[in-house]
Amino acid sequence: MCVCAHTDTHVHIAKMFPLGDAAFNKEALVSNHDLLVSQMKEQGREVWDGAFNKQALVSNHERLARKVKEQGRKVCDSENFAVSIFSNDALLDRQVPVPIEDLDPILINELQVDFHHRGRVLYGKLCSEPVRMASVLTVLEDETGDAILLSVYNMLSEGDIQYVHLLFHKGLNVAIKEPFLNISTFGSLMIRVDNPSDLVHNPKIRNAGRKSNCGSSSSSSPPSLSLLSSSSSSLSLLSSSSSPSSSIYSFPVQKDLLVEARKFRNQGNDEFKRKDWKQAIKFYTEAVKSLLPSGQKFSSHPEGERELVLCLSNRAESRLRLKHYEAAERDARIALELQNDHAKSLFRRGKALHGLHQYNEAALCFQKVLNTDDLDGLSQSELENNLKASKLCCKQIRTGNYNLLGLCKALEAGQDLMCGEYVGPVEIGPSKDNRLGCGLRVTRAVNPGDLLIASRAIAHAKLDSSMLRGLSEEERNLLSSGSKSSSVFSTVYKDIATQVIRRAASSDRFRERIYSLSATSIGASNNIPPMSLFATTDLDLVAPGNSIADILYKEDTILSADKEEHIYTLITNNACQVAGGLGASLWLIPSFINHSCIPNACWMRIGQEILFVRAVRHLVEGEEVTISYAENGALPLSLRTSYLERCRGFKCRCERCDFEASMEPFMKQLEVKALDTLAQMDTLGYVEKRLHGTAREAAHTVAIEIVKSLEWAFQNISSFMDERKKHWFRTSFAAFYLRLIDDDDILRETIKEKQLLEIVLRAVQETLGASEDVLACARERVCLEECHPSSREIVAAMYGCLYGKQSPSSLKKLIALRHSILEARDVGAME
Ligand SMILES: C[S@@+](CC[C@H](N)C(=O)[O-])C[C@H]1O[C@@H](n2cnc3c(N)ncnc32)[C@H](O)[C@@H]1O
Repeated sequence: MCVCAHTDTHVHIAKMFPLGDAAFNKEALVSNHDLLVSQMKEQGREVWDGAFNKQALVSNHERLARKVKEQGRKVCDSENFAVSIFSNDALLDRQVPVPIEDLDPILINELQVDFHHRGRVLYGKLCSEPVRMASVLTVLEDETGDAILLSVYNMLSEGDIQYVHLLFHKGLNVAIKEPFLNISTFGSLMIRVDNPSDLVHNPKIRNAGRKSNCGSSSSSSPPSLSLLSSSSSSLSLLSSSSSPSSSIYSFPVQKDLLVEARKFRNQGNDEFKRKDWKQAIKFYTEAVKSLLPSGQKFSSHPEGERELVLCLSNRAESRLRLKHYEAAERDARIALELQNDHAKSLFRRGKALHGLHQYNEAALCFQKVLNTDDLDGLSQSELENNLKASKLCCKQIRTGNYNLLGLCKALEAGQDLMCGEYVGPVEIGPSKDNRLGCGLRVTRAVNPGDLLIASRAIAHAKLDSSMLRGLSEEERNLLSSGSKSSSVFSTVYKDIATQVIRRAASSDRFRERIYSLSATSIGASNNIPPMSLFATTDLDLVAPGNSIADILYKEDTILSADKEEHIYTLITNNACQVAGGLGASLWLIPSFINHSCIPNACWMRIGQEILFVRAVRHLVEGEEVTISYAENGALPLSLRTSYLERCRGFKCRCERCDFEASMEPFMKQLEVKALDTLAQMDTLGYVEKRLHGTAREAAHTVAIEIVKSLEWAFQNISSFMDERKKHWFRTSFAAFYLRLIDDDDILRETIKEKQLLEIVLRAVQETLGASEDVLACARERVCLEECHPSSREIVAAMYGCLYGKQSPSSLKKLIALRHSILEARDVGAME
């Protein structure tokens, strides 16, 4: 039966349940219902259409909640609650053993009255606070924005009753297995759940992982994460109108258990002081467990709640130290549900939210602590700094404007880098090269220099310099070549894997995100993770199972050896080598960008954590974003190939590589010649710039020789190439040119005559868009007066792509600072 044709059902049901025959609070229920009816009439709509009107349902539901509260009545005590008069034993016994993944999604407006929708599942979000009556009553919204009353019966466990507000908090994502649509006693449509285990909290978003079949956005897909966002719940926690929680959350605890809990908490505190955060978490978890042993009843103890707040709050701090932001936020959030003005929990929740890129909510937390009289020992200036940082990040992600010079200076000074996570007009989709699996594409047209992403690494590691001592010659060579197979370097990946595995164990949400990365050496998977999987508003929800105990002493998931191995593989596939090849960092969304030797975007890294991706060309809507993984893309095929194979484990198949491969062995000869020349010049001491007299002249002769050879080659073979290919060809030797022309008067003359610098720079611009490394080499030359103005224009355009819009004075300072940072990186790599 379709909802639009409910008039008959209405009459039928009205006979069964005369309007106003409300079981618990006739007055409140009737007046709510009357209001709904009059609202619908005012809107000139059929009453039954209005049954799905979210606004009307929520406001009615809230009125009901207020009325119940005003009357000051305890809605139901645990006995009545457990033995609901509506309980339907036959339904209660009915289990839905089918895993949720095997059920077909259904929407509210597809439900039929008095019908069990076997094989179906309804995904949605709770959009009102629950009211405890004979059942738990709340309002559910589906992905289309339709809403409906939801009534959950038979919440049998003591803990569940006490924590109804946690289990059914506004914003919670739920799925209802095999939903049953019913008419309530006051005549409204409602979904009736008799077996609480049919209501799945925080369901896994289908199609999110790489292993599932995903990519479809058909109406049968579950709701997007934006719909399921729990930001409203986070705000409700902070609103000053939230009622003192003790009446709802006071829970029973025995005195001796309280003593035991304190003992565990103190042990946790000792481990915390020793900076063993992992061990501290274990003790705090033990403390929580002793306060809430499952399945037993205890007499009430007022200090129990306070103790639980401290344990959870301390556990949140330990998790913050490990950067397990999801789990830290979850702990602090539950602590705040218990005591909404607990300063340390607010502070910790703020820090966790900041780590989860929810800067606005983080700022609200810090502000709320600052507004209180008692800071509970927290430092005012630390709070103010945190507030400032969150506000700054809010501004950055709203405007896309970042003070790059300030960030680079902070890096130099070893300070924290205040940089908000920005996701611009991009989404994950299938790569245009179907061999590569996923790629990132733009959702609208963009211009050169437009910011696409500003991202913080989720994990990074670097080789300890002590490890470099005593290495064999062979290992040193492997390491300096950035090889993935270097056993020393593999410690960097292992370090990253340890960080990622621990965080993945502590959070279901983070685990899903990590598993969405590709672990295959060539992206064979066609599964495309939705961008909503990375929505920052989506918090780890507090109800992974059906029992409140699960929520409160949820222990980290133990990942199997296979899963750990899988994570290690995907790290080696996605982490970028940084810090002069001695370290690596893993970013999330940027991991979906494929490599190209003719990229249309570039990245600029600040330290090991911050990454900016900007367009280097005009991109049309839907165009795939590519970058050059190679630090220096201005090298010939064989050097690029060996870098990508060694450091990233794949062979590039872009057009430029194919073209150069077709030019073998000619290209190879030139390359060998160029490399030999550089080696000769190195022997002569040319590169160190310490040549004088005849030695200097000899070096010049060699340098001029190779420049001449290259030029001869271009003239003789480029006639059959189109313009693009000519640029690619010259770019492959640009690094040689730039080294040769650096600081050499005679070469300068040769080059000036031919305006070779401009030609080389133009080729690089056409091929790579922009390259910081190439610009660093050309910088000195370009600054010289005699440099052709068009060379300077090319350089300025490239800097515009790399750094976005900058004022002339900050650009000048930024270039100088970046140059010294890059030099230090190279020196660091050589040491
Ligand atoms: C960071 S991921 C890029 C996203 C990946 N395609 C996916 O499906 O998630 C890097 C992996 O993509 C593949 N890849 C990226 N660019 C490539 C290219 N130009 N040629 C061949 N493989 C490439 C390689 O397997 C590489 O290890």
